[in-house]
Amino acid sequence: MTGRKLSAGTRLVVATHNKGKLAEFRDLMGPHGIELVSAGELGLPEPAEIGTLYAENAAIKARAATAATGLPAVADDSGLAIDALDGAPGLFTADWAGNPRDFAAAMARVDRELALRGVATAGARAHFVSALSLTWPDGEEAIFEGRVFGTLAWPPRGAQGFGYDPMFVPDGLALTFGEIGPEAKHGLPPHGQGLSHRARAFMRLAETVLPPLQNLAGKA
Ligand SMILES: O=P(O)(O)OP(=O)(O)OP(=O)(O)OC[C@H]1O[C@@H](n2cnc3c(O)ncnc32)[C@H](O)[C@@H]1O
Ligand SMILES: [Mg+2]
Repeated sequence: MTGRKLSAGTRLVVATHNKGKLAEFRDLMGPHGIELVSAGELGLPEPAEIGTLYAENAAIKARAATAATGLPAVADDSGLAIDALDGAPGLFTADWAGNPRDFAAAMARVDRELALRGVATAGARAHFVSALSLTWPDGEEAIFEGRVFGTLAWPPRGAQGFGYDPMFVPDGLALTFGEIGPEAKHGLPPHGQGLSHRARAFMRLAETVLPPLQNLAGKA
């Protein structure tokens, strides 16, 4: 890393078409004074996610947004890895929801695949991974990763969050990501603990490339 930072007031493209992720990015970035615009809002095409690592797919999405707009971009590539399924769905977590996306069906497939292996879904070990790629118009790039470990719940519980949130219980809690709400899922210190995979990756990104929060209050 070069120590380069995004400055307050910078326009940053969030290279996602996922509204749940976008809402989390707005919560996470908002306090830093970065102006966010999403790839979905700009009508940018979705690039093919052909990488073999989360970090590669995140970079593919961020690079495409920077190339199309001339602006710095951030993208998330994420997934749910289930130990008893040898890490599946992993990079294919979105694909398991089909097209158009149906996460009730995706979660039912997780339950079916575990049953085929004689494993109870409730209590099965799993973790979420998030890779965040940040790209600058001159080609500089940075990658940040975060993960959260936990167990699966069955049947799914809770209507908050998105994707597979209703079937994931982070270690240390008894509630699913669908039940705990945004502040508990990805709120940052001092109010939250940066629990989710995306919040953890974001904390690394913030330390490295965002301006310190106190500078925004006019104290610096
Ligand atoms: O590629 P973009 O446009 O960002 O949006 P996407 O939904 O296709 O996102 P991914 O390719 O990164 O696929 C990640 C999948 O993992 C799921 N996922 C990722 N983070 C999650 C979270 O915090 N809670 C629940 N599900 C999550 C999500 O719903 C997707 O199905
Ligand atoms: Mg995707």
